[in-house]
Amino acid sequence: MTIAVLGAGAFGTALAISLAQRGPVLLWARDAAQVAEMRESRRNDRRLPGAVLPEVLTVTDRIEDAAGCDIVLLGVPMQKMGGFLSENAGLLDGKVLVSCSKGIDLATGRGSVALIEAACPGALAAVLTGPSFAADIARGLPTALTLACRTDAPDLQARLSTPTLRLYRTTDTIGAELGGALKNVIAIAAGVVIGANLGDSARAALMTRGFAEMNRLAMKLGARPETLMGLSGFGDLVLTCTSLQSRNFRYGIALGSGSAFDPGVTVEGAATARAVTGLARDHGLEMPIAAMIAALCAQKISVADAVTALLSRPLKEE
Ligand SMILES: NC(=O)C1=CN([C@@H]2O[C@H](COP(=O)(O)OP(=O)(O)OC[C@H]3O[C@@H](n4cnc5c(N)ncnc54)[C@H](O)[C@@H]3O)[C@@H](O)[C@H]2O)C=CC1
Ligand SMILES: O=C(CO)COP(=O)(O)O
Repeated sequence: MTIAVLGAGAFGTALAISLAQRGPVLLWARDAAQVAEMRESRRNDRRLPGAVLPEVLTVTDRIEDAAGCDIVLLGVPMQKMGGFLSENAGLLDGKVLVSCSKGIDLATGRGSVALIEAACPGALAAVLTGPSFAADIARGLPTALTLACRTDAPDLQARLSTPTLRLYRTTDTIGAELGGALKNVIAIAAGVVIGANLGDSARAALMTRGFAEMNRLAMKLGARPETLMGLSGFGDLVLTCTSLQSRNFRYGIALGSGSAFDPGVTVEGAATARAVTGLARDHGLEMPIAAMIAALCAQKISVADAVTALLSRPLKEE
């Protein structure tokens, strides 16, 4: 077994299913009861209903089993990543660690590559990100993603590509992870616009100004413009701001329409909006949309006040 996926959420499970087209894959979940269910049913009905686990996919609750794998994909939610890496550094250091999570760690303001490098200095850190819903990947629908690694990694690109999962590679880890993190914040904002019945024109304006914000922070932190224009930035922004499959977008709709939202659903953009406002402050940048989303998620402002505040900002050049 050479590839392990740690975290049997929707995305980890979908990637494991896709990678199993090429050979044996190990999928680890921390919850023994969930593992027993998945082994019995050959499904992951808790997180990815409907998808069938191929026979070459082994499900385990023994994280030590990943020790025999040289490539390890990390599919735990971003706000759990730092703790997860420190707890398991002894096992993970020295491996190729590919983060599949999108977000900025609230505790440190870091992305997943920096978290990996801090906890596992002997590992090779990479990021897999881009426009892709877990359900689409699991169904074998065509999907294209960005694989970012500071060291050019054509071998890793080849190992993680499947007939339906097409990977493009880059060495710009900062741009790739910021694109994936920030688009979730803008997707919540797009959902608010739709939920509050402000219209498709307003959503297009919001996405465009949101993309300007994404670029502003990413360039300040050393990203390359072409990365933000690619799959991990523009591509994922478009997908997430326009599809009801997106949890961030649906959460925004609930905020905008004043409806309830299941707190058990993973919505990475909420914590990332808070982390982004901290980074923007530290770097002297204006990120008004991210600031409004952080305030809305924290129930510090009403939707009506957020809209008024954004529309009454000083007129300026595009
Ligand atoms: N679902 C999707 O379509 C996509 C998700 N992603 C990203 O993948 C990451 C994971 O998201 P999903 O798989 O969708 O989430 P999910 O909500 O389906 O599952 C999260 C999983 O993480 C596990 N988990 C939570 N804390 C943990 C910990 N401390 N240690 C070990 N496992 C832990 C949970 O038990 C659960 O199985 C997120 O950063 C998300 O942005 C990226 C692209 C697509
Ligand atoms: O990142 C995703 C699609 O590329 C998944 O988006 P959500 O987390 O909003 O569902």
